[in-house]
Amino acid sequence: MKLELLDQLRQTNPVVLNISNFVTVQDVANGINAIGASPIMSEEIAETDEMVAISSAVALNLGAFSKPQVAHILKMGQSANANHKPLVIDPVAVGAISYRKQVATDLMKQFQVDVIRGNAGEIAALADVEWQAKGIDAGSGDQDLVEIAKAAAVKQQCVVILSGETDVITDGQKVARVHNGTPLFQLHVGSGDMLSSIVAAFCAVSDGDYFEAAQTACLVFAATGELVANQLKEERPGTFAAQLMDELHLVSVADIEKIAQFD
Ligand SMILES: Nc1ncnc2c1ncn2[C@@H]1O[C@H](COP(=O)(O)OP(=O)(O)OP(=O)(O)O)[C@@H](O)[C@H]1O
Ligand SMILES: Cc1ncsc1CCO
Ligand SMILES: [Mg+2]
Repeated sequence: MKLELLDQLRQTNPVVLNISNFVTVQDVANGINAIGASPIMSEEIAETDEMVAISSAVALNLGAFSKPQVAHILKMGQSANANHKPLVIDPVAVGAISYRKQVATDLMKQFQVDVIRGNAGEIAALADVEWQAKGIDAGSGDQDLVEIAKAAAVKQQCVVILSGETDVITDGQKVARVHNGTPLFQLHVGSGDMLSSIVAAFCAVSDGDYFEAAQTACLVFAATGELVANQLKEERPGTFAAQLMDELHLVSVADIEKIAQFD
């Protein structure tokens, strides 16, 4: 865990390039901005190389793509590799829709991702583990989450984040777990998308240690949500979302250290 990365991120203000989904794009842009990085979104394949060149990390969200967008995602992943920019992918709903799993796995044969961030249903699908995913949600299953995450990391040769009540972060060998968080995240669609792009922002200042960047991003995001939840008397998804944005901007390393729970 390297919480100093949060201060480095704010000092550097790295540009994070995203292909987002149309559902959560605004949250993702503001989440990146609030924590101290600089978001830019793209929908035009012709600008890909120039976009990647000015960026310090790339996040590809597979939340709602059309065929032309798959070509764009492919080009951006390949350009990120060619330009040595860290590459994060969020394989939304690959556990529920077989077409999506096919597209995601085909894409990952054609570029090398550095970090995959998904919930249990998504990571289990990529690991070919039996699981009942439910739409964009994690769903249910009884296999061990650490083993699922490790299997996906070995398969794709990258760092995997399996997020949920406990976030599991692994490179296939080393494993870290973040126990912070709040169930309120599940009441705000796009919490996961925000996390994936914030992971990219931490990768941008990580000097190539994406396992450490992924752990730190998970701790910062989950602990920030927990700090907000601690201030709310009842479940208020709208208030939570607004205050999460505030707290991503205000939270300090010291605030996080006070409540951090990881191993
Ligand atoms: N039950 C829970 N308790 C605590 N924290 C949680 C819980 N569920 C999710 N989180 C936290 O919510 C954040 C988003 O992760 P989640 O696994 O919900 O993503 P997701 O399913 O892809 O979400 P989305 O559908 O919004 O994209 C992470 O920081 C995770 O730690
Ligand atoms: C609800 C939804 N549908 C496709 S993407 C998305 C947002 C969560 O990623
Ligand atoms: Mg998601």
